[in-house]
Formats: sequence, structure tokens, C-alpha cells
Amino acid sequence: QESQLLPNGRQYDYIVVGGGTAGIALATRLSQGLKSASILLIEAGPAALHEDGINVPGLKGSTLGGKYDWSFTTVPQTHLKNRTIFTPRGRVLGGTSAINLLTWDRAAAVEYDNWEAVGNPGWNWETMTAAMEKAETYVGGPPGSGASGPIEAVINRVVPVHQESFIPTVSNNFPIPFNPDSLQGNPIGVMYQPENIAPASYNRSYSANAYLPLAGGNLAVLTNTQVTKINLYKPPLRRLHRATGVVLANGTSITARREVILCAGAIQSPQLLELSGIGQRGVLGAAGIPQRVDLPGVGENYQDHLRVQVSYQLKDEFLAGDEINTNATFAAEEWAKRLRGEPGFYDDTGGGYVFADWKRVVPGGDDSALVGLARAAVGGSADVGHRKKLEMLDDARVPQVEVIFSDGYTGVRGYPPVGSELYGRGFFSLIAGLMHPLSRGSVHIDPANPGGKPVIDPRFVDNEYDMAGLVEILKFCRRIARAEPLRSVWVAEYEPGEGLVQTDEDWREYIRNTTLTIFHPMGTAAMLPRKDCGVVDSKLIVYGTANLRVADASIIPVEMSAHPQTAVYGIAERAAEIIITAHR
Ligand SMILES: Cc1cc2nc3c(=O)[nH]c(=O)nc-3n(C[C@H](O)[C@H](O)[C@H](O)COP(=O)(O)OP(=O)(O)OC[C@H]3O[C@@H](n4cnc5c(N)ncnc54)[C@H](O)[C@@H]3O)c2cc1C
Repeated sequence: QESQLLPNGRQYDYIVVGGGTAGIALATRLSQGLKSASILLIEAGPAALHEDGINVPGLKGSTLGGKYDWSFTTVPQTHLKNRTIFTPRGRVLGGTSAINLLTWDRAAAVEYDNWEAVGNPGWNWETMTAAMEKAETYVGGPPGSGASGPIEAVINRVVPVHQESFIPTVSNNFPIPFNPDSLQGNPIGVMYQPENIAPASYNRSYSANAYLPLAGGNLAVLTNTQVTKINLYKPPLRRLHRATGVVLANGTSITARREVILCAGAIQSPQLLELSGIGQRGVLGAAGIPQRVDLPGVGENYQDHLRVQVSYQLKDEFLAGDEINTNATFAAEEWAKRLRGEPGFYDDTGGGYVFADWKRVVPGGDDSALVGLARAAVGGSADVGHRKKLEMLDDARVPQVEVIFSDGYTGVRGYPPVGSELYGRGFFSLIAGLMHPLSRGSVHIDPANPGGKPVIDPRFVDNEYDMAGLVEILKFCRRIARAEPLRSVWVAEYEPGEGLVQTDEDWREYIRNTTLTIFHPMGTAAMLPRKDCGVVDSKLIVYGTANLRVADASIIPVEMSAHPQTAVYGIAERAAEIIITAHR
């Protein structure tokens, strides 16, 4: 595989921009399926296949904000006290699959069927589950799991003792069943989820180390190389633009004989479209970019899962993952275990999950107030995404809430500082997400610096449904923590602190001060009809072009109640099938 610069005008049949989650999977499948075609994959970041921070499951999160991260932030969020919210994205071969937190799950079947219902023939649970399973080998998974895909997934072999109380606490005290088979279209329940870890090495299994080795010699890979623009050409008397290639940051043009496929992710695929003159007139005009295709949906429809959390100080007899960061002797012993191939805290990734609809979360099961707030917020909207979200509120199969049992401290207040009384103590956190928030925002090029960091404005919590939903979620988390047997593992609520937050208004203030994202932006080059602000059609072709496609998290039309990577791999697998079929 190459990583040196190419001469100007070098030609390939297909150019895939972005060697991340989808880009590597797609380029690998194209190289396998189109043996006579030449394919170039271009990634802005370096290869880092031997990086412990990427490979070692227990070090997940350690690469955030570092050299493998684009480290974007949002603009100040009006409804969150003008806080800017950290928005990491992988800048490395493997993209965000190299830095994510390893959850391997799926949403409810109906959520994929919705993609077809909003105008995309052939995109539904049946086709997406087949594509997602093509990506996966779920070692020890229930019957029907993917058995021969490149990405290996497994339920984590390390479960800290205090975490064993999580599943019985939820299933015994709430109307939420234990569901060990949550990847088959019915995720409601409490369970361990698999994680994308290769059981033999106990390393992260991700696009760069699982797909790429399967590629043929017809795939060339350029790393440390940023694409700044797609070259477009409109033949005289033709309606559609043709993508003829890409321009690199050093000015080199590379030619694509057949297609250019954008896999630069939900933040940067729309950026590249805008840099190439595809998007809203106002956005392009402000940046001085001539418009080639008028496509108002580019960069709009930004959707993300809202995240809140509570943390508890463990009784001294329980050992938490925090110990690795505070006790060098313990860390060295655990590292030695890893080197010997033995299970230990460097494998620990948490892994307890609840997925539930509102009726299972709200005391007494009456969700009418929340549903009423949602209707009041967007009930009159003709927008297809909002309509689907309202429909899903009435569907008991669709999760509206996720709670993750996270071993160790993962809050906003910060781990107790060195020298303080609580330094060295262990914690657990309940991280919770609102699965279908109604807030939606945008990502656009910065008119002052179009090729630099984009302007991300998710408009988090801009409506009363999202706010009231987060209050319910936080109260639910506290009720879980106070129920047995979980109540018996902790001594005090560390964050927010029982004395500090008691009323709904206290919770609202806490939400304004601490809400984050679960890092799942999607929808910014949505696969929707053009009249509904779509950017790509159901063959993933950008409207107004003949041969420019987008295949990554940007195309997901309606936010789903799952961590997105399985869907993103599924999108790449389906994109490969579509392109290979079109080629023949
Ligand atoms: C911290 C974090 C934790 C997460 N945890 C989970 C989880 O546990 N489970 C889960 O399912 N999902 C998780 N996600 C989300 C999931 O990982 C992403 O949705 C998914 O990986 C996105 O894939 P993608 O192909 O759309 O984009 P990416 O994987 O981000 O790929 C885009 C690639 O394009 C490259 N690129 C961008 N612009 C250019 C350019 N101009 N030229 C060349 N290259 C370019 C980037 O460097 C990157 O490699 C998490 C995300 C984050 C940030």
C-alpha cells in the first residue's frame, strides 16, 4: 500500500475520500468485487496500527483530544449556558472506528424500515441486517449473528464485581426484561452488549486492522493526505455534473475515471461537498465559493444523541477501573497480565446497557406528558424526520432511552484531584442518552476559513421535550442506583450529589451545566428525496451529479436508537454492492 504523494493527473477508476469506518470497509469490498478496477483510498490521518491507545480496550477514550482526533467543538450552545461541546472524530487510518468506545449494537428493526418508508427503496431492516452481519463475526453470539465478517465482536470477558449487580437491579425493579439477544431487531431490555474486540489478541477490531488486510492489490492507500475539493465538470447540454477527481491539500489533482465516493464522516463529507460548490447558496456565497449544485440539505439535519450522567463512589472493597489511573503499582501488574494474555483491567470496557421506551422509564408508565411535549414541539411539522420520531414515540419496540453502566468515573465534575480526600477511590457512572431528541442542527463551512474546522451547531436541547426527557432520564438513573442490589455497592452519590440536586428545576440546571453528546452525529448528507432536503438518493448519488456518492454516517436520514458503527459498516457494505452492481 502506498503512502507517498502521487503525481498530478494520476488516474484511478474509483477514489474513496476518507479512510475511516465506512471508507476502509467500502474500498476493501470494491477491491475484492471489482478485481480489474483500480481504487484509491485517501485518508487525512496516519496509520497507527500498533498504537496501544487504539488497540487496548481498557485504554478506550485515551486518544480523545490527541493526535488521532480532529477535536472539533460546537459553537456555544444557547440552551446549555453557551458551553461549547467537544466533538471528537478520528483522524487516523480507521477514522472514528479507531477511537470510539467499542459498543457493538443495533437499533430496533422498525428504525431501519423507516429509511425505506421515507423514500429509499431497498433500505430496510432485512437488507441492513444482512449488510451489518456481513461486517461482523460475533464470537459466542446468539444464533443468527454474523459469523464470517471482518469485525470481531465479543461480550467482554472482564466484568468488575460491582457491575454484576446492574442487570438484576434493573430487571428486578423495573418493567425491563433481561434481553441477551438485543442485536436481532428488538433491543428493549437490559443486557451486556458485545464490543468490537478480537478475542484472540484482545485488541480493538476496527476497519484498519480487520478490513484492510483483506483488500486486493488493486487498492492503493494514501495516508497523511487531505482532500480539499472534488473536481466537477458539467458537459455541455447535460443536466448532471460529473466528478472527475479530487484535489489534495498540496494542489495535486488525481483523476477518477468512474466515481468519487465521500466517506469523510458526518462533519466532513458535507464540508467537502460545500468546498466543491454543492450546497446552500447563502453558505457558499458567504465563503466565496461558486455554486455548482443548489442543494439546501447539505450540512442540515444534524442529529446527535444527548448524554447526561450520574456517578457514585464505590465502597472500598470494590475495585474500579479508576485504579489504573491512580495506582501505578496496580497499573503495572495489570499491564503485565495483559502482556501474558490474561484477563485484567486493561480489557475492562464496562458493557451493561438498558434500552427502554418511555413507558418503562416514567414512574407509573404514563408517558402522555412527554408525548404531548413532543407533539407541541414538532407536531405541526411536515418534516419526514420529525414525523417518524413522533410515530416512534408510540411504538413500544423502539427505545427512547439508553443507560450505560460505565465502570470508573466518567462525568463532568472531574475525578477528585490528587491530594483530595477522594483521590484514589473507585467510582461507577451511569451514562444515559436521549435516543431521538427533537433538537436538530447543522454543520457548515466557516466562511472565514472554509477549509478549516467547520461550524457545528447541533442546537442541543432547543425544545421542551428534550429538556423534560433528560430530567426523566436522570431521575431514572438515580432510581436505578438506589435500587438493590446496586444500592449496596456504593457509599455516596458523587455527581451531581444528592444534597445539590433534588427538584426538577435542580435537574434542569444540572442538564444545562453538564449535558454532552454520546458522539453520534449523523444525517448531514441525508438519504432522502430531494424535496425533503435530501442530499443523496437511494443509490447514494449526490443530487445534481452523475457519479459522486456519499457513504458514511452522514446519509442516515433519521437518528436511530443505537451507537452507529454497525449501521455505518452496513452502509459501506451496501454501498459496495450498489457500486459493484452498477459497474457490471
Ligand atoms: C468518542 C466516540 C465514541 C464513540 N463510541 C461509539 C461506540 O461505542 N459504538 C458505536 O457504534 N459508535 C460509536 N461512536 C460513533 C461511531 O464510531 C461513528 O459514528 C462512526 O465510526 C463514523 O464512521 P464514518 O465512516 O461516518 O466516519 P469516520 O470513521 O470518522 O471516517 C471519516 C474519515 O475521513 C477522514 N477525513 C475527513 N476529512 C477528510 C479529508 N478532507 N481528506 C481525507 N480524509 C478525510 C477522517 O480522518 C476519518 O478517518 C463513537 C464516536 C466517538 C467520536
